[in-house]
Amino acid sequence: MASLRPSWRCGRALAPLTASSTPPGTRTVWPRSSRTSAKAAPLRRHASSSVAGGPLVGGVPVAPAACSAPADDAVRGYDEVPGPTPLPLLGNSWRFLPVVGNFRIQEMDRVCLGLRERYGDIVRMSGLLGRPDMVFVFDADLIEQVFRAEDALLPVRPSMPSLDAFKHGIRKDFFGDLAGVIAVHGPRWLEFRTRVQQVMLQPRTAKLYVGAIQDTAEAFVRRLRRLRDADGDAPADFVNEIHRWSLESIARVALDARLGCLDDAPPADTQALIDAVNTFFMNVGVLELKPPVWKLLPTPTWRAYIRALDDITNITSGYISRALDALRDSEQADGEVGADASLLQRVLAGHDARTAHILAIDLFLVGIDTTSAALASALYQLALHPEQQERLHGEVAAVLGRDGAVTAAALEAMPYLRAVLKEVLRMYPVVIGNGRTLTEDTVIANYRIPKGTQIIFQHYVISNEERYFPEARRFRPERWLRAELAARPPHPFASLPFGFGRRMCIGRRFAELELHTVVAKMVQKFRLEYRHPPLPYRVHPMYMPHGPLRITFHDR
Ligand code: HEM
Repeated sequence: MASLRPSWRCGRALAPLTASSTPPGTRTVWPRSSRTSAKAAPLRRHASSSVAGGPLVGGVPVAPAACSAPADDAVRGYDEVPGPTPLPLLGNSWRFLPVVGNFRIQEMDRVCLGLRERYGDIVRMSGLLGRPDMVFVFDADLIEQVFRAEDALLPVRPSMPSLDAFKHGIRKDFFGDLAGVIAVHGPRWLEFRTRVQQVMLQPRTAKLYVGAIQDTAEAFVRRLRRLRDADGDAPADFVNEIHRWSLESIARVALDARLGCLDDAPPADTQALIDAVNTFFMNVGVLELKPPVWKLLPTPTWRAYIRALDDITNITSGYISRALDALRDSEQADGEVGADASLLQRVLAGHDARTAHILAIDLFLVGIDTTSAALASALYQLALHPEQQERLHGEVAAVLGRDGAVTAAALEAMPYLRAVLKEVLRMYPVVIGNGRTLTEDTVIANYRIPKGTQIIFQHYVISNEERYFPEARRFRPERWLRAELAARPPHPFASLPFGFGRRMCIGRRFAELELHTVVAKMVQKFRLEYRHPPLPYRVHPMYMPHGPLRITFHDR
């Protein structure tokens, strides 16, 4: 007899899972969390390719139905997933065209809110010329199921075909088989990630950089003092300055180098690197988000993008060689590195210069604009919310004093600082939607979704919904403090700014260290105010305030 279990979040029925609907050879895997295991249906793997009376599919993870699933047993076909209807020949791509289309890539936040409103928790976006179909998921239970199902697989994140073409086509002579973690999948991704992840994710590795990151934050404060106008307003291109801070910070981590990005006259190769990184970011959004014309002919955008990637590769190579020479000269050249060895030294000692170089390139490509967007957003939100800013200043002043430096112990003593960043990334996750490409046919929300489809987890929409966060549109860092968390723990999959699972952000500890340190320094030294018309948020492709970020910085 089938038993319908209520979903713990929305109270609607989950797909029934009973002995009678379980085919021979089915393995049942319970989600790890005890909260989930008590409430949600198990994930199932099937030896056969077709199953009567229950979720099917050959050797695939089956994510059980959640809120939007029909309350009956039947698995529905892919065509039945609700979503905008594609036109013959033009598919749904026309919706993204200027004038006739109503979907603006920069406004994907609003587009996704509209799709969720109209179609529900799962939405199919098919007929995208030159791209695979996408299925948008707007439910935290479902996201949890899909993420947990990938435990036994090698997760494929749909990302950056243009970078894929650079690494595996144009410069395959340099990247070879082990091309890093970005735009790399399967066993090669796993091998590279295994090489670097332990050292990247160890808390003690990040702690080694507190001094360097604090120096960089102070240099940023000094530069801002020089750049702001007589009223204290930051320059209109303040976001570029934030990029420089971010590049300087990541170079300390990835290259053990002080580039001088925040100096008034940076050295020539630093300026070349700044230019290359800017060119990369200016063009990557166009290549990734607009119809991929570059696959047919080398457009000017494509050529500029490749030149920028070549420059980044060549300039960083010089730093890696210098670091390798320094390591060889040091007493640690026998491969044994001391407890205070840097990330780069550990990777160089444990592997080879190529691994270290490719890792550094990956960290540059994804560690700069993400962190910049998060800082732009955090400073803007603090400027808009004086009450929360004052509370944060109180905490910072109590722990650091007027001029004290940020230390690892100080960071641990500032829970409100961490809460502010969490709240910023909840309301404005810089990656508004992250995803996975299905490597097998999979049943999600009782729909059979074919292999190759991109499942996009709609983090921005979900983390701004009342069902997951009461008063969701209010900026309330308090919700992340221990007392509130204990009284009302949020759904663990409702705010995932750094992703989840085996492919989650490998730079998270560094990103948090950089952001906590620089925000603490800013609030220690300045009172932030925003006196101009409000800025909308846009997808650039990071989600961040759009327009001149003219925050006023008053000395404290
Ligand atoms: C606020 C800042 C940042 C945010 C919000 C962020 C967010 C993310 C997200 C959502 C992913 C995908 C995770 C998944 O698929 O489950 C990711 C992957 C990644 N991030 Fe970050 N990130 C940030 C900063 C950084 C920094 C500073 C670095 C480098 C030091 C970095 C390095 C990476 C790498 C290498 C990956 C790919 C991991 C893999 O595919 O194995 N990120 N990040």
